[in-house]
Amino acid sequence: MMEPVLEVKHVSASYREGKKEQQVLKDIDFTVHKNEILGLVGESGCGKTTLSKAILGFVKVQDGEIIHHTRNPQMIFQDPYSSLNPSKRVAWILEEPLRMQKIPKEERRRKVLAMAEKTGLSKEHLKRRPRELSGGQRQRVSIAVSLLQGSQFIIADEPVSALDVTIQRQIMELIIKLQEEMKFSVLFISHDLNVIYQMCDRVMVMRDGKIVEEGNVEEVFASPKADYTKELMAATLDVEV
Ligand SMILES: Nc1ncnc2c1ncn2[C@@H]1O[C@H](COP(=O)(O)OP(=O)(O)OP(=O)(O)O)[C@@H](O)[C@H]1O
Repeated sequence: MMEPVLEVKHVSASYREGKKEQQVLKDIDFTVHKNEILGLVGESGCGKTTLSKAILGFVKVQDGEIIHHTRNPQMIFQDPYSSLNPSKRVAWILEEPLRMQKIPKEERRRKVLAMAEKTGLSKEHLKRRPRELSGGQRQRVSIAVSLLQGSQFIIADEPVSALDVTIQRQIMELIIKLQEEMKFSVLFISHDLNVIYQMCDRVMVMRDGKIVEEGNVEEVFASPKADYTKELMAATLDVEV
């Protein structure tokens, strides 16, 4: 039996601007299981970020239900800069979730050093402030913060989109390595089918607020069923040629 970490049941949500209402999520229904990376792919504006905000309770669900089976799910953003305290050094930022958990100082230090090592941050990086790091290093910090929160479920919203190709590869490999070691679950959001293919076990394809296709990554890529998935794949191939 596959254990669920998150159940999204027939969820709809809208934005209202004055009298105008735009339905952005339409009957979204899926489960994230323990120890999997589930991809969510779709073009800009299809509702991916709105879905992640709804999951974390920042956007109100109109219909349906969202059930969390883990405590404190975390989110990793495209630009981690906004989520990291700019005035603090990395060591302080990494210790903060442990301080909140009332973990004593010595143990905090030990855990931070161990997590820094796991995520590829040096002692030198720990002394810096976020602005003194590269984009890839900042992304390592935000991954480390999420894991120090003890989170078993992470939403990664375009975590590698702002990085250049080499760094993108390194961060993807880091997430895969940590996931294999620590067995947490990830909802991995991207507009890039290549990234989804390399990262994910299963994939959902989203268009205009609806999931139009869902399945094992290998199967969906080998024989896409929805016309829209075929279009997305053709567009990706065009770019590659
Ligand atoms: N706060 C808001 N108020 C009103 N409309 C919004 C708001 N946020 C997003 N929208 C609209 O909702 C739709 C979905 O946006 P969303 O950001 O979820 O898409 P996305 O798939 O994450 O796109 P991207 O990949 O560009 O981030 C878009 O049409 C957008 O204009």
